[in-house]
This record gives sequence, C-alpha cells and structure tokens, in this order.
Amino acid sequence: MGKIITCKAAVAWGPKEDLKFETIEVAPPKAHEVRIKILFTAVCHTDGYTLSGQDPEGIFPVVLGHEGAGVVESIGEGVTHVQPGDHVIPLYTPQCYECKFCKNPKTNLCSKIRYFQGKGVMPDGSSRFSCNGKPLFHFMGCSTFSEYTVCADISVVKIDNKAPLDKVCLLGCGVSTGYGAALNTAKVEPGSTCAIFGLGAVGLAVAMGCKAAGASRIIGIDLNESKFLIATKFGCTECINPKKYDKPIQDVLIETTDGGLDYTFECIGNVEVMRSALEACHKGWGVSTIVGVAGAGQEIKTRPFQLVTGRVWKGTAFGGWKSRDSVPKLVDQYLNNKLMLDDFVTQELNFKDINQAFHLMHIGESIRAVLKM
Ligand SMILES: NC(=O)C1=CN([C@@H]2O[C@H](COP(=O)(O)OP(=O)(O)OC[C@H]3O[C@@H](n4cnc5c(N)ncnc54)[C@H](O)[C@@H]3O)[C@@H](O)[C@H]2O)C=CC1
Ligand SMILES: N[C@@H](CCC(=O)N[C@@H](CSC=O)C(=O)NCC(=O)O)C(=O)O
Ligand SMILES: [Zn+2]
Ligand SMILES: [Zn+2]
Repeated sequence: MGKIITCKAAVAWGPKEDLKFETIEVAPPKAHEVRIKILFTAVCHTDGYTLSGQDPEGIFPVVLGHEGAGVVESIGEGVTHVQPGDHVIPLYTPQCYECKFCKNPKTNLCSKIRYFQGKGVMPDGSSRFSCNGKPLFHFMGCSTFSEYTVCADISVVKIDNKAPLDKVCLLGCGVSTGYGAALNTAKVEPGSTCAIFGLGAVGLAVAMGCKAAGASRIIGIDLNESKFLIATKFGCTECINPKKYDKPIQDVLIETTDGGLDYTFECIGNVEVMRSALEACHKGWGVSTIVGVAGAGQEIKTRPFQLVTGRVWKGTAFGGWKSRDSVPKLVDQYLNNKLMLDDFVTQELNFKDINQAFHLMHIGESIRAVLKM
C-alpha cells in the first residue's frame, strides 16, 4: 500500500502489433483513485478495434482491456465506497452522481472524467503505468490487461463477493451492453419482433434481453453460421445468413415479417449493416439501435424518407445502464439464475495467451475468451 507495484501487463506498443508481455510499474492510487488486482479479464471486440488503429481516440503505447474483475488492493485519499479486499468491476462508463448526465434519468453517459479517459490518462492528466521509465496510456478508464490497474473511484463498483469473477467480468462490457440495448435503449415490448445483426457476445446478449422482454420473434443474422446454435440458446427463434440471398437482407426481412421488424440492433460496427438494420424496421414505428462501433471516418446514411416515415435510429453505450447503480444488480441477477453468463465463455486461457484470445475473436471462434491473470 502506498508503494509502486511491479507486475506483468500486456502492452500494445503500436497499432496492429501483437501485445507484448512486459514488466511494468503501477504507481499507488492518488486521491479518489483505486488500485485493483485484476484476477480475470475478457477480450471485447472494441479492444481489437482500438488495436487495429481504427479508433480515432486510439493512442499508444497503451494497456488495453475493459472487461475485467478483481479485488481492491489499495485506495487513495477520499475514496469512500470501496475498500481493500472488496471484489469489484471496473466501469468504462463511470457514474459520479454529480454531473448533469448523472442527474438526468435519460442517459448513463457520465461526463465527469470522459475527456481524460479519451486522452488515456487519469483525471489529474497523468498515467499510473510505466515501463522502463516510459509512461503507458490507460484505456477506457479500465486497462484490465495488467495484473494491477488504477481507476478513478467513480469507475469502480463493489459487487457481491460470492460472485465468480471469471464470469461476472463479462458484465464490465459486452453482456451488460447487449442486454441493456434491448431493455433500456430500445425498450423491447412483449410480443414484438426483433432482428439482431451480429451474433458475438453483444448480439447474443441483445437476444437474451429481447427474450427477457417477451419478444415473439427474434431473428439472428450473421455471416458465420457457427454462431447459430448458440444464438438459439440465447433466445433467437431463427437465424439467417445474408450471403444465402441474392437480394439485400433488409428486403428479405421485410418480406418475411409482414413489412419489417419492430426492433433491430446492429452489433457489428459496419455502417452498411447499420443501414440495412434501419431499413429492415417497420414503417411507422420500427426502432433500430446501433450498438457496434465503426472505424474512424465511417459514416451512416439512409434516405431521410426512412425516418420521415416513422423509423427511429438510436444508439447505445453500455446498454444505457447507469453503471454503479446497475452492475451490482446484474451480478445479483446472475447469482439468482436470472441472467446467463456461463454460456458466453467459449475459452478459458492464461493471461500469457492473450494474443491467442484476439486471434480466436478475429477468426470467429470465440464468443468470449476469459483470461486468468
Ligand atoms: N456501444 C457499446 O457500448 C459497445 C459496443 N461494442 C461493439 O459491438 C460490436 C460487437 O462486439 P462483439 O460482440 O464483442 O464482437 P464480435 O466480433 O464477437 O461479434 C461480431 C459478430 O458480427 C458478425 N459479423 C461481422 N460482419 C458481419 C456482417 N457483415 N453481417 C452479419 N454479421 C457479421 C461476426 O461474424 C461476429 O459473429 C463491436 O463493434 C464492438 O466494438 C461492444 C461493446 C459495447
Ligand atoms: N473511441 C471511439 C468511441 C468508441 C465507443 O463508442 N465506445 C463505446 C463503448 S465500446 C465498448 O466496448 C462507448 O461507450 N462510447 C461512449 C463513449 O463516451 O465513448 C471513438 O472515438 O469513436
Ligand atoms: Zn467492450
Ligand atoms: Zn457523472
């Protein structure tokens, strides 16, 4: 406590490069900061997106990772809601309870430290990580690809210490995001029809949310048919591969759903698919929610007529959950068998195999690889 910790981290030295295992130094937490021993982390597509060089906020060298769980090692001055030994999840969408976003029930986008988060530094403008004397940047306020990390206190939430950290780490991003996209952002209604483009962890969690909301028809769409079996487990009532049709997928969906869907979700990050998802919505009331993160310079387009005639385009970050209020409740739902997490985990690997986890994600062979630190 109060001293520098020397530990292992997977460092991204530059875009498109494999992560390198390095011995790094992690400084003690300053006021309103928490140092966490990360025990498990998963790899989200967004880590791959930033590593690919497509993230306009991407900055190197950096300690990536934002889907983790661990134990508080020490706290800085003024930290009141967690203490050493608490089991916690780092939150890339913090909740300060003070900013105008936190005070507004319409959004979860706390703005208190967003500027610094985007610059890869702590709220005082500096980094707590260094490697051979060179500072490393933080990522999304979490940096879970390190045995120890430092987060702002508003980016940390205590959870039930009975929860298995190798599973609830997934609530740090993908599962919470997809589940909340259906329940909080789109507000799927009982009996409605839904289509989900992209059946990775995020899309599957959307399916789980649509099912929980009582949707009558949940169509899963993916180019990789190996995702279809697991998609039915999460609630998809049917799955289709757009490559199997010689017309745009939105036309196929409109024909088979009597005019289009009540709710669609884009969970890929492909702007062409975002357009298809919007245009697959029913005239007059269909709502399309963008969850996927698109690369730098990419823009969405459609004929304004699509919106004039009643379709609605929305987007979601962290599924609309106000993070510190909601994540402990999601953990409890999992512990009470109300929310599936185990089936998202397709591989359990050692931290040293992190580049393999990225590889499995890129070749479509993992939903979530969970790494043991
Ligand atoms: N808005 C938010 O808060 C969050 C957004 N994301 C974003 O959500 C997206 C999905 O993330 P993951 O599930 O982790 O990714 P993933 O890579 O595990 O899954 C993506 C799926 O899309 C499929 N796919 C790719 N191109 C396709 C196409 N043209 N048509 C149909 N299917 C296609 C792939 O086969 C794969 O199954 C990413 O863009 C990620 O950055 C992730 C977490 C939070
Ligand atoms: N850095 C990117 C923005 C990427 C992005 O949209 N991130 C999502 C979370 S993705 C998690 O896996 C998000 O929450 N966005 C809201 C935010 O405030 O970043 C870019 O600059 O385009
Ligand atoms: Zn993520
Ligand atoms: Zn706030």
